[in-house]
Amino acid sequence: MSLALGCIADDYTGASDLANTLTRAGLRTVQTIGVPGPDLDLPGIDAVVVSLKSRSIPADQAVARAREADAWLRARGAGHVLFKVCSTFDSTDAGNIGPVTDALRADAGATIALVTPAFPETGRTVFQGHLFVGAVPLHESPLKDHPLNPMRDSNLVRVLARQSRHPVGLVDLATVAKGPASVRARLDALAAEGKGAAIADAVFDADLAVLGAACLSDPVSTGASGLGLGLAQALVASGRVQAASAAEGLGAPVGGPAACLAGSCSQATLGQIAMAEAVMPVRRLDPERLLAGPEEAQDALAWAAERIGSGPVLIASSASPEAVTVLQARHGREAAGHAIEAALAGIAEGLVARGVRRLVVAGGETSGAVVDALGLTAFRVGPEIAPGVPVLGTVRGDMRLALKSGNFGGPTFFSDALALMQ
Ligand SMILES: Nc1ncnc2c1ncn2[C@@H]1O[C@H](COP(=O)(O)OP(=O)(O)OP(=O)(O)O)[C@@H](O)[C@H]1O
Ligand SMILES: O=C(O)[C@@H](O)C(=O)CO
Repeated sequence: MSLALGCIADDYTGASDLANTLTRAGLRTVQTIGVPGPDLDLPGIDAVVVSLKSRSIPADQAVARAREADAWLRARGAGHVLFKVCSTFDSTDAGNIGPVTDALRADAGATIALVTPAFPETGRTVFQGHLFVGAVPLHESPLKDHPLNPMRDSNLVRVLARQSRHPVGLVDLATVAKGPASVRARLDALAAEGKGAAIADAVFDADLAVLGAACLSDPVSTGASGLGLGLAQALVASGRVQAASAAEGLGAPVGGPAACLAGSCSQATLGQIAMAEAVMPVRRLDPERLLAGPEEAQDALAWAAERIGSGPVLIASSASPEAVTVLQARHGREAAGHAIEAALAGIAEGLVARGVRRLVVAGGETSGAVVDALGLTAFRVGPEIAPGVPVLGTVRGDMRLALKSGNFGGPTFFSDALALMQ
């Protein structure tokens, strides 16, 4: 196995998003859960996306896990490693985007790392270093109410600098518009000034292709799936990768009962749950009771067991920002979040024990908890359900999953996903 591209994602849905994007761009891609063991052989694979659940853990732990993944990828031929973060730059001033980028760059002996979360097809653009979500700057978007990482500053040069040991520069859109050589010259100039990272503007997909071409020769970059797209395009254009026709099939259908779990409290997910109520049984968990003991989860499993033989069900802890705030005030943001993740993961185990083989999960942290609880290690990438969300097939071939980022997917996402997860 000699990888053309190595990727380290800070959460599982983000990893799926990137794996989907790379597959669409022609790279034969596998998403692993955690750092694989030494014996995982993946012949004919161009890219591996190592999924970590490190977005909201202490920075030193995130750095250690990323460095372990980086070593595994480079030992298998990866000359460039992309640290994949959220397209809305989900993080706090304590990290983890800055500390991980600093560490990977130091390990690789790189002078600077290009950083951009831009992903225009999902409405994420960067201009003069400011991140926009659709038509509004980040700090005016729903991400300002994120339960774990509320984003209240749109200026990413400032945000990243607060997390990093080194100064941060800017590659502005006018430079990007002049092409890869102009971007390369700007990066080299910033490195000469002592900058360790540079936020790069990108407003259109063409800008991503320029950035990918400009930074592929560096050993490290940091970004969202948009930068992954640019890197993949550069690999195909350079001849390093012969583009695969379409995503190779996931093999025979798995069939069996299906279920959906939602821990995301994003506006998009709340709307998707409401739409699902018209087409499948939906159980909305009582978060206070969920935190109080096992009874709420046990009752939800009993409810599901009575229904999954007739069709898919949806179980959600998701709530409005106001309700989330009240619960967090009582129990603590981190404590409430992680306890609910664990409860949903336990419900997922119970559903699989009752025969569920097709599982849709909404939320990055929630997906991480579920996949870890199920002990899943690697996925092949199948058809795209919605931008950023593919069907995943376990390498063992016995399950189909969809791990949905909270903000992704259209109003009928849950039924759209189940229709493709055979
Ligand atoms: N009713 C609730 N009250 C408070 N917190 C909740 C509630 N339901 C879920 N949570 C927590 O909110 C957090 C949601 O994070 P998660 O990453 O799963 O979704 P997301 O942020 O919308 O998705 P993404 O990270 O992909 O953008 C989790 O920690 C989850 O446990
Ligand atoms: O980039 C995104 O927005 C998503 O892939 C994500 O990070 C989900 O957590």
